[in-house]
Amino acid sequence: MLASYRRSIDNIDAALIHILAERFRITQAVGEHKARLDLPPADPGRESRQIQRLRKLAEEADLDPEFSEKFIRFVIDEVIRHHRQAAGK
Ligand SMILES: C=C(O[C@@H]1C=C(C(=O)O)C=C[C@H]1O)C(=O)O
Repeated sequence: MLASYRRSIDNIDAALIHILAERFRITQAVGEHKARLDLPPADPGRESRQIQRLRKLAEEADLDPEFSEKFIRFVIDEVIRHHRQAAGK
C-alpha cells in the first residue's frame, strides 16, 4: 500500500520537475528578450494578476491558496533573479 502510494508520488514529483524545467526554459527566453530590449526584469502587475489567478484555481482545486501563492512567489523570485543576471544588473 505505502509502496504503491509512493510510486504515484514519485511519478508526480518527476512530472513537477519536468514542468518546472519547461517553465524555466521559457522564462530564460523571456529574460534574453527583455535584456535585448532593455525591459525591466520584473513586472509586478503581471505577477499580481498571475498570483490572483492561481489563488482562484487553487481554491477551485481544493488546494490551500496561501500555499499556492508562496509556491508561485518562490518560483517568480527565482525567475527575476535570472532576468537580472541576464541583464547584467
Ligand atoms: C516571465 C516574466 O518575467 C517575470 C517573471 C514572471 C513569472 O515567472 O511568471 C512574471 C512576471 C515578471 O516579473 C514576464 O514578464 O512574463
